[in-house]
Amino acid sequence: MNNLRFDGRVAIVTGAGAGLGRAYALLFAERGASVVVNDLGGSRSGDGSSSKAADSVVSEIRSKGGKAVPNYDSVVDGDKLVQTALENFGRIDIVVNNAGILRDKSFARISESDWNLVHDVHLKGAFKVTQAAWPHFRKQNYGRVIVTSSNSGLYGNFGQANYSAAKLGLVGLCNTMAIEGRKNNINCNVIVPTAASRLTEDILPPDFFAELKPELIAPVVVWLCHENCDENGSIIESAAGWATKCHLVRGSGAILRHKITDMVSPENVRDVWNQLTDMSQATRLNSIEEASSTLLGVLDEIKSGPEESLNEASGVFSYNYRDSIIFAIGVGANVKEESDLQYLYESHENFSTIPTYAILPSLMATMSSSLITEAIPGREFDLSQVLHGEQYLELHKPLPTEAKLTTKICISDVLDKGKNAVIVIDGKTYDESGDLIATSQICTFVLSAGGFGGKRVSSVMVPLLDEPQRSPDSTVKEKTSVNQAAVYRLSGDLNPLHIDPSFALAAGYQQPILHGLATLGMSVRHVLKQFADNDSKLFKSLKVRFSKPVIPGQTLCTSMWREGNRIHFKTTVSETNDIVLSGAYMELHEIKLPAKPHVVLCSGKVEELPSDAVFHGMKERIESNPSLLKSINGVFVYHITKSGKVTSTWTADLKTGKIYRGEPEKGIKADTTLTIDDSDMIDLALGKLNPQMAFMKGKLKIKGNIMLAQKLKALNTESKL
Ligand SMILES: CCCCCCC[C@@H](O)CC(=O)SCCNC(=O)CCNC(=O)[C@H](O)C(C)(C)COP(=O)(O)OP(=O)(O)OC[C@H]1O[C@@H](n2cnc3c(N)ncnc32)[C@H](O)[C@@H]1OP(=O)(O)O
Repeated sequence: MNNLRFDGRVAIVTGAGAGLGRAYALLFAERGASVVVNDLGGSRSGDGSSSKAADSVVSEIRSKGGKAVPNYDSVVDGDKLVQTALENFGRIDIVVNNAGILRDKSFARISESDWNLVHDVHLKGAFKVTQAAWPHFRKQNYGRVIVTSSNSGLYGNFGQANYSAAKLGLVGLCNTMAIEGRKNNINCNVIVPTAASRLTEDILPPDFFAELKPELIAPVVVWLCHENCDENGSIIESAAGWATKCHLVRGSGAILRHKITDMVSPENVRDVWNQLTDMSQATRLNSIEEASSTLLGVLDEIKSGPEESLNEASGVFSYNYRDSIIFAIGVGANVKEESDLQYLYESHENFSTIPTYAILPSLMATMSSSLITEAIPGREFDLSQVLHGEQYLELHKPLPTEAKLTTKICISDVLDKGKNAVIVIDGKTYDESGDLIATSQICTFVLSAGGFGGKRVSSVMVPLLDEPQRSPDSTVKEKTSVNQAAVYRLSGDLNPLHIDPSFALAAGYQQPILHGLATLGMSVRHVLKQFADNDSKLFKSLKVRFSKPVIPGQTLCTSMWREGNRIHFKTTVSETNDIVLSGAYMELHEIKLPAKPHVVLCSGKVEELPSDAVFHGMKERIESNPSLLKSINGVFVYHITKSGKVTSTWTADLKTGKIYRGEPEKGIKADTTLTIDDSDMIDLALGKLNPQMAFMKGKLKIKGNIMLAQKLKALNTESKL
């Protein structure tokens, strides 16, 4: 490994008599540089002066065979430092602005002289020394500059207003020096050290202090000053044998006016404050040009935006793969379900977003606008009165796994339901190429906002539909987690109703309730799983009413009925039997049934499967002709995986009421016998009862082996799904 050398280079290190500066000077000298060891030799508050500090470091360097000279000038006389370098070594290549003092006082007590002195040493000193070296850097087309900032400057620190201001001032100084120096190969960077030094010895706890050796930071500064390092204009933080880059970021912001002819009012700002201060999509801008050009983009957006009337608003909704995954977790997707992995793993071949995520852009635009609160003249209400009442969603294109979407929303109806009110918001969501991605309709139910003399029924609301009057074709139960709302809210809907017990109480609930969209997301997963083989691309549209609240931790039971490509569904809470989603239905582009247990009925002896065994599809046959059951002696249940492998086989004898568990790979052993009653046996035949459940219900007995492997194989190839 080539050692990084500085032979022939000359470095000035200010404040090099102790601490960090000393460590920098020693390391530069060790790597071959000639060093000007500057130190005024004053106290840490900048009083007094002495040549001792600089002299002792110079002798340390010389005793190790290095080249160094002392300099005792104040950094505000920067030209004298540079002069020392030129006189002794004939050139200057590197300036490390490290000198600093403290005059800590609470802001109210900072005197003008404390302020000036701190600024003189840190900010003006860096300016003066670097400016004196600058013409030489330009002439030789080479220079490296370090300025020293501090976390006090980046984040503030009690009692250090003067120091913080100077330290952040150095970042600004470096930003521009980096731009101006670039064409002459002059790189300028900021170091943000946390080191044990006389500036920090009584500020930091002793144990921590002991690990903050300046020698652990010096290599970072030395590398930044090497000719092979092309870092420029960066802020590098380092401490305790660790380093990183820091930068400022900017959120995606919010537009404060609808039309170019509008002015901006304080209320406009208040109404979008959440969106304006949201940093979840923050990005780094690389230059002032980039900052200005995004502003031009904003102006274009305002100019080209449609003339929005008072009941219209819009919002931008950006998300990435992580947001998509967080939403999936919020609606219960879990890695134990193999097919859910496509919602949870960004490298999955079918990585996709759960379709109801497409409601969020409209919902967030609604929540961050004042549309709802201003919808009913003369009625004032707040978020604690607003419930998600109904929802419609239609996807026009599959939802991407990351996108920047623009949504336009408008109030399309306001209904007076007596005591309460319903506000209908229509939304259209577009992608960056302007294609319509989703149409949504949110109906918000506003408690105690009715009685204003408005109409009761809407002609624009997408209708709910009653479920068919028969037992459901499929039912899925899933317990929500007590943290369901706590996780779901991370997708953007931060309504305190779902997390804050006192807010929930004020809204009339004993405890926080689950987001309507979290309940919906779970039921949508159930429908997709049962009727679309969990393929989100098959989702077309849905409509639902949130008819009762769900408490996180309760169990949801989704009942589903298939009518062509439409799946009606209804969700109840198992613990209370409350219907929480009603009138609901989902339209699919096509039905795709997942691989599931095949029910084979046979009329011969169970142990010797007859050639006239009736295959899958028997459920429908039995339903249309119940007398068929009478002529059936046995039920044979097995499961074929997608790859065609036969697993978990079960044989049941309807006459004796016994069910045998078998292992087809080895032949059915029927080593386990289970007694079940007639009604369970029929449910099993109808596919209503899972064999596993049947097994759990009965008594276990041992029975002899039955070898049916060959017959099973034949069955497998004959069976038509
Ligand atoms: C700016 C912000 C945007 C906000 C977006 C949402 C942000 C989210 O964070 C908020 C949420 O997720 S809240 C959680 C999900 N929602 C719920 O839990 C609500 C559950 N529903 C209920 O409690 C009752 O239906 C209830 C209380 C809503 C109504 O029950 P009742 O008062 O008993 O109603 P009822 O007497 O049966 O009917 C009165 C009339 O209202 C209609 N109606 C009933 N439920 C409705 C509902 N959910 N949505 C729309 N309309 C509804 C009835 O049809 C009836 O009308 P009419 O007399 O004309 O037939």
